[in-house]
Amino acid sequence: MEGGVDYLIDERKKAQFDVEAMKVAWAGSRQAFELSDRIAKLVANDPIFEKFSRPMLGRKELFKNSLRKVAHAWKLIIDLRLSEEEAKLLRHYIDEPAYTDLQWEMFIPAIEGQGTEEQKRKWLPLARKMQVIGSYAQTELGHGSNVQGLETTATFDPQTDEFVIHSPTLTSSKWWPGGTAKVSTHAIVYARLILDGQFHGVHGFIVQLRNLENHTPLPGITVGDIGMKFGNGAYNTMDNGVIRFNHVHIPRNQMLMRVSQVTREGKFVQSDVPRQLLYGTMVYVRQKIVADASKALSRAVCIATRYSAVRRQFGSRNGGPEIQVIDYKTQQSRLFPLLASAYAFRFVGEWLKWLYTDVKQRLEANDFSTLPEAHACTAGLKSLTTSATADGIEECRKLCGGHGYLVSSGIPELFATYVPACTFEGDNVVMMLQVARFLVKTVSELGYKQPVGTTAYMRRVTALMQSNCAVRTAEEWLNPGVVVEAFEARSTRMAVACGQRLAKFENPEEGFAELSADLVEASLAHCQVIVVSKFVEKLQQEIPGKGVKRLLEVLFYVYALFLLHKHQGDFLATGYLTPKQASLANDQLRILYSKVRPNAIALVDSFNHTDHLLSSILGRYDGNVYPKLYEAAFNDPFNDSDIADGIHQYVQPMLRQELHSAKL
Ligand SMILES: CCCCCCCC/C=C\CCCCCCCCCC(=O)SCCNC(=O)CCNC(=O)[C@H](O)C(C)(C)COP(=O)(O)OP(=O)(O)OC[C@H]1O[C@@H](n2cnc3c(N)ncnc32)[C@H](O)[C@@H]1OP(=O)(O)O
Ligand SMILES: Cc1cc2nc3c(=O)[nH]c(=O)nc-3n(C[C@H](O)[C@H](O)[C@H](O)COP(=O)(O)OP(=O)(O)OC[C@H]3O[C@@H](n4cnc5c(N)ncnc54)[C@H](O)[C@@H]3O)c2cc1C
Repeated sequence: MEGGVDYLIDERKKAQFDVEAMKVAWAGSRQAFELSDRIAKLVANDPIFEKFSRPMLGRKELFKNSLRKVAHAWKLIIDLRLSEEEAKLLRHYIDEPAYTDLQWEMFIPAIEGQGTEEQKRKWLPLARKMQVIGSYAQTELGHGSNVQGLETTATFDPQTDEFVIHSPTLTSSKWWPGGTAKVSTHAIVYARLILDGQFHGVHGFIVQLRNLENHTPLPGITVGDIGMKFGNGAYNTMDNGVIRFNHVHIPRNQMLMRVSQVTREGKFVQSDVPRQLLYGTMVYVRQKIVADASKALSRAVCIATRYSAVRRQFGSRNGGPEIQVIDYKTQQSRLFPLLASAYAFRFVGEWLKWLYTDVKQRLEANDFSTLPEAHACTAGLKSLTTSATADGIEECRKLCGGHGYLVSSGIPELFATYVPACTFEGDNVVMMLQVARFLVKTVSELGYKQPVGTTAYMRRVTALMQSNCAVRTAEEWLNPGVVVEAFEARSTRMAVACGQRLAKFENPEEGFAELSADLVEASLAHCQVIVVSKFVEKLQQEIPGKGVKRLLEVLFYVYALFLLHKHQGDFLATGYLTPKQASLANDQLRILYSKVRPNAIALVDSFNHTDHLLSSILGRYDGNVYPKLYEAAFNDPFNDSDIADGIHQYVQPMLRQELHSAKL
């Protein structure tokens, strides 16, 4: 058999649910589906957005090509009068990190969240029309996670009514801001505010970096690219920059002043707005990153699933075909939990978007009560989903065997582009430690304050600590209440145990540092409660389409019981489960895999990914893998000639034993 076309045709016939309806369930609504389908096709059919050749380009060519794509996209946005939502989808489907990510996802949101009404009136129209291009310059060479440790200074000069932005040390050089090295005209620079010699915390300042006429850096500003990053194409389309400021003057009204103000006289005024709002842009982007995780994981899973149905190894009987690798139980036990995770992350991402929208409305009305929970949820779910997605993409590479390592599989570039999400916008461990602070506080207040929101389950602390799981058969695991209760009990017990151990330390900060590894595990357990519960809530809604809800239920159990199996040490150590019950959960998992199996291809088709987005020969919709792999190999510019450059110079002299006289 040359290709896998027939295999995928057969696989699609096996589906036990309405794929078109599942596409709508995945997209969130029919309208969302139609919108993203239209934009995906617009990108896929436009040759300027071609991306197969990306990994072969040198850095300068790669970058220039990326600038061309952005300019073309902007032209489309104007010519086709695309809405902001459509424009965001366009960026998603172009699938190339670029300075516009920072413009739209950080620069503009930072001004929206931290600027005064006057600042918003001035800067937002300019930014939305791309008349200024902004980036987000927070991280420095010496500090990223520790925002309060930033060293750049913004000193008020009452003589001129200006701030003087300065980089006093090498380590204070801004380092990493995307879009900054070559493109952005402005940046939100985070710096230590100094008034009359006194430090007043870290704040954001709008600083012009380049001349708007000729694009040269302004006096006092040294700016450049920080160098090649992991992977060839991948994140190297982005110009992550280094900036040094040498006493750069900016007007006083370019400090973002919603949270605190500096008066003409140089007095510091702290408003009622909590200082944490300075971190608001990060809450927004973390929520976006969670929504993006399901997109990235679903791409890798789609490739690995289609290829697993095409690929055959071993087991031929009487000259018949060999076994499709997707039929190996080991392949299923690695692949199907990732398939289920993609759906789980999709639904928790939907919920988090709702939570963020609610918090944003409250913040606009000066209600800050839900900010701590929003921070803990976005930080924790950002950490959980990006870690699982990065690991999942790498697992998908292995699931594709040797061919997964080829750039033409689409997986290496996806991995290289995705993996910094575990670090940027908050290192994943540092983020889990933020959840831990929130949990420790919640647990310490249990006696007199009712936990709310995502920790509301801890109201039942006594029951969750005392009663144990009642499951007696594998079948009894197929009950959402039973599953959720198991996760809640494990999380509560881990959090309470941490709280009890912390209480033994005289100095709480010392205790927190000493127990931090356990606290991270307890935080992960709590975040898993959120994902599992939000999946159940999704299932409680009306989900139209033949067999759609039933398949989503199967995926829910796969996701939850796989986690239970993976973390069974926690479930057993906390005493909620017996080894027998954990083993029954695993038995049920095997049964569930056989329910997923006939639907696997249809479930990944439901992501509605175009071949352009996947950019993968192994994941082609038509399954025509082998002929296309063969064709791509001979289309590689390296195969232009049978005799590669350097063969005559370096190989032939060796073959002829003439190296002594060769010119090397
Ligand atoms: C195409 C790429 C493919 C990848 C996929 C991604 C695509 C995503 C889709 C769209 C988005 C595109 C975006 C563009 C790409 C992103 C590029 C990345 C940009 C960056 O990385 S910007 C830099 C980000 N930097 C960080 O995240 C730094 C992390 N550090 C911190 O957040 C904080 O410093 C800290 C939380 C670790 C500690 O802060 P500190 O001041 O020391 O505070 P504490 O004393 O610990 O806490 C004080 C108090 O405040 C609370 N708090 C902390 N943070 C927040 C917050 N954000 N909101 C609300 N409250 C907060 C904290 O809990 C404490 O509360 P308490 O006193 O305990 O009650
Ligand atoms: C591709 C990419 C794009 C980026 N874009 C931008 C941008 O546009 N703008 C911008 O400002 N920044 C940007 N960044 C920077 C990014 O936000 C930081 O790298 C990130 O916040 C992590 O901070 P760090 O580098 O200081 O890591 P560090 O904090 O130095 O982390 C190093 C190690 O120390 C551990 N660690 C640190 N603190 C603690 C602690 N308290 N307890 C336990 N362990 C700890 C971490 O877990 C990690 O293992 C980008 C980074 C990348 C990779």
